[in-house]
Amino acid sequence: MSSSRRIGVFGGAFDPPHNMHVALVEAALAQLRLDELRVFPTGYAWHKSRTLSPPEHRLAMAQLAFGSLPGVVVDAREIQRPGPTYTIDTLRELQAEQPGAELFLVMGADQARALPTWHASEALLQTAIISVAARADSANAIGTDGHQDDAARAKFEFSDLPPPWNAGRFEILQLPPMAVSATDIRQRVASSQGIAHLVPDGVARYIDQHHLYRTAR
Ligand SMILES: Nc1ncnc2c1ncn2[C@@H]1O[C@H](COP(=O)(O)OP(=O)(O)OP(=O)(O)O)[C@@H](O)[C@H]1O
Ligand SMILES: O=C(O)c1ccc[n+]([C@@H]2O[C@H](COP(=O)([O-])O)[C@@H](O)[C@H]2O)c1
Repeated sequence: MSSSRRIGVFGGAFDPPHNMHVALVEAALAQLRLDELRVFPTGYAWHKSRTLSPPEHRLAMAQLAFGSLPGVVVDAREIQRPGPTYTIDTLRELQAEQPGAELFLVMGADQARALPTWHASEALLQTAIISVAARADSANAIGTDGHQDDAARAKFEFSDLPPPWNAGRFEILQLPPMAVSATDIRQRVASSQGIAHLVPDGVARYIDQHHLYRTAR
């Protein structure tokens, strides 16, 4: 008997990608027993107030961060699609391309809490299993490696979401929370602080070579 293919979907601005993004991808591949995980750098992030760095830089950094992980494909379609980036469009395209596949939408707890605000969010619940990692609060960070103790973990309960979202299909990803954000990394670069412990080596080199984030945004 053949079982359906299990495909992970992980989208983000990746401005820049950081170590927690990589840890999330690795945890999702293993814990959700994925056949493949696709990483989608966002095109136009309608839900963010800041303008993102040019897509070619974010795509290149995503390739450096994730491209060599077995089972991972960096997919440029959200960058190529005109108009606002809606995750439902990507999920529907994948469904059409791989009929019968089981889709797992991977995200941090901040995005899971915001799910009701997403475009066609009720349809999202029908289309994918929402797979969530706790997000640590960077204001409570301890240690230079960005790790926190359990007490500082961001709490996320699916039952906190209003109906009908609390009835969606959810999975929790188990991994140590890390108080790292792309915002912190951009600010650190702008103030000449090191980021080597927060991003993959190739990403740190790319940021340096392309003079990214030298002014705070
Ligand atoms: N430290 C973290 N812990 C858990 N999930 C995270 C963490 N950082 C990012 N994510 C998740 O990764 C996905 C992509 O995030 P994104 O590229 O916006 O990074 P970010 O660090 O949140 O960026 P920014 O600070 O610019 O908003 C989202 O689902 C987000 O919830
Ligand atoms: O589809 C939507 O309406 C929607 C609303 C908010 C966020 N998303 C997606 O969620 C992913 C993570 O968002 P962010 O802001 O943490 O980079 C990214 O792929 C976004 O395109 C999608």
